[in-house]
Amino acid sequence: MKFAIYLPPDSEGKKNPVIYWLSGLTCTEQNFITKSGAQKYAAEHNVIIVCPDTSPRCNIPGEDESYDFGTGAGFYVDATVKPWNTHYKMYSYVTQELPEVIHANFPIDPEKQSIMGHSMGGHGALVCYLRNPGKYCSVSAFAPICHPSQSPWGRKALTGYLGDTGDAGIPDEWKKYDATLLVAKFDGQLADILIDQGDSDEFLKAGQLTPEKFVQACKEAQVPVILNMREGYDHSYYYIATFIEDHIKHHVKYLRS
Ligand SMILES: N[C@@H](CCC(=O)N[C@@H](CSC=O)C(=O)NCC(=O)O)C(=O)O
Repeated sequence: MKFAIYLPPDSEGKKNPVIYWLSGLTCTEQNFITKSGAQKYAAEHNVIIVCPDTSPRCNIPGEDESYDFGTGAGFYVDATVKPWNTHYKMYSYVTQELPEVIHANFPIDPEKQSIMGHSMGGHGALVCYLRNPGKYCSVSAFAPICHPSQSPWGRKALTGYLGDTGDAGIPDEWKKYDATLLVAKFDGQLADILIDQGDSDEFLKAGQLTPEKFVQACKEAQVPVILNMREGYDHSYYYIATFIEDHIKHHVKYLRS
């Protein structure tokens, strides 16, 4: 697995906080570092940024057949269905294996880590945060897939990696990876969850993202959430580049407190 890491200028002999960035469908570890412009702000605030790839790339037959399943589309779950369950363990990779590699090799303060992401990666960031109270100081997401068990992208991925729904409602295995369902059980620290969403996003209009359902679930669970609707913005990295400074500042507030 490849990952990208940005180290700020003052990393010599000093441990800094880290923010994990989870990218969306079709991405590699390169998209964020080439398109977001985040390095300027990470340098200003002395934070490290780590960007994993979005799936294993291991030549499973059928892995490259579609843009929203298999290669570039690991969906941050631990697959249980063959043949994906041998390698597609992106949830464990992001929450355990990769942080261990980072801590062993880079000047990280392991008590100071946060997580953010985009679209499929926004879903991943919310799930990692909500399932691991205390592990991350804060979370934020751009245009996340908030309720994957009810979204076409999500249903395809959860069916393929975790198995079919059958007739018995949402399977328990799916519920582990649905932020809108997880938030009801969240009993972690009460940092504001930051969500950004462009109102001209084609995938918002297609019902893939449903931030309103996540916000409603947060209200019911009394989990603080900020939803910034951005007039005229779409789903692209131009939009991410416009607002990434806000997200880094949001994380720094909690990482440095
Ligand atoms: N039409 C696109 C579909 C894929 C796409 O839009 N990918 C987004 C993430 S969508 C949700 O996870 C993305 O980040 N793309 C990479 C980029 O650099 O913009 C296609 O055909 O790729």
